[in-house]
Amino acid sequence: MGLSTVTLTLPCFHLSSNLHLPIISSKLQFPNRNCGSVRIVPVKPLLRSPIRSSFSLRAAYAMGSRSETEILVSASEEELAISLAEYTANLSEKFIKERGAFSVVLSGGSLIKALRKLTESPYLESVDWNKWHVFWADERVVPKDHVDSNYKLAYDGLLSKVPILPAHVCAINDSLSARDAAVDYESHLRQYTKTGVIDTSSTEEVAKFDLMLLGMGPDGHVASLFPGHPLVKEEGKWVTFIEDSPKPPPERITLTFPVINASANIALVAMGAGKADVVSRALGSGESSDPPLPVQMVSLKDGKLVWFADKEATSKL
Ligand SMILES: O=C(O)[C@H](O)[C@@H](O)[C@H](O)[C@H](O)COP(=O)(O)O
Repeated sequence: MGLSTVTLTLPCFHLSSNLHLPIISSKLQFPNRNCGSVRIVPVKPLLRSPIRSSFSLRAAYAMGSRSETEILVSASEEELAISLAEYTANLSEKFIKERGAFSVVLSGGSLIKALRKLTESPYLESVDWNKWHVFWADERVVPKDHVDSNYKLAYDGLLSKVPILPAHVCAINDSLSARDAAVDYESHLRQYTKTGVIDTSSTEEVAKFDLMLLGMGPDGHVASLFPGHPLVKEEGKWVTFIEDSPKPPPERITLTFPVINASANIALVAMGAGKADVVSRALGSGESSDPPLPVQMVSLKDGKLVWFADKEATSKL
């Protein structure tokens, strides 16, 4: 059994007394059901974190995978955005130093707005944008200039505001059917793994993105993998399509769990009271969902998952 860590960062008002620690720990359900006993020890406040009101706890536990999970709870959406920008910029620097490129996967929804601080100083100047390669976790099958397009959302909110090279933006082909667009996107991803733009997981020959930025729906979906849908069980394809998405529009393409879970890093962003029930189901100590919600199936093989949540989203924990 290896030793993995879970770091919980919670606003200090949750941690005003040590008496609260056992309560917090007893309420948490750790992502790997096989984990051993949970040990929580206080660690010093985050040195570089702009979230000055936060403390950090480290829970170490034994389990079979080499993954790590961290839960950051911000006092506000503004603080979450600051923290997400710093985290993304730090990973960008690390991977560009290590491999000369940074492969980033975006989703739709509120995530793009949460990335807005990257378009401002100091990140606008300090990030090596030329080395970024941008992909999508999911896309709606609509033209790129359609109001529902995740490409348009990302372009308007992020890509048009930073000097990313247009040739490094790997959008989904909007002139194809859902089925063909999925095949086409997968073949592009496979090509990028051959040239080394995207890393490959050593164990399974699957694309290993440096950072995947995921939102989560109030029903626990991630990317376009919805609760109860057979696509959550896809094991072979890297990219697949859905024609009956419960969240409109119905036709989408999406990365599958084998690729999602091969990532080196995933940031899972959950904001607002509308996410409180699902955050509580995913991380709380209540009855575990059977089958698990898609968000509970995010389980990195050899990487680090960081939840970026705000106070409202964690209010039911
Ligand atoms: O295109 C999409 O619909 C998404 O990629 C989807 O997975 C989204 O990230 C979640 O639904 C969260 O969306 P919100 O953050 O807006 O709730």
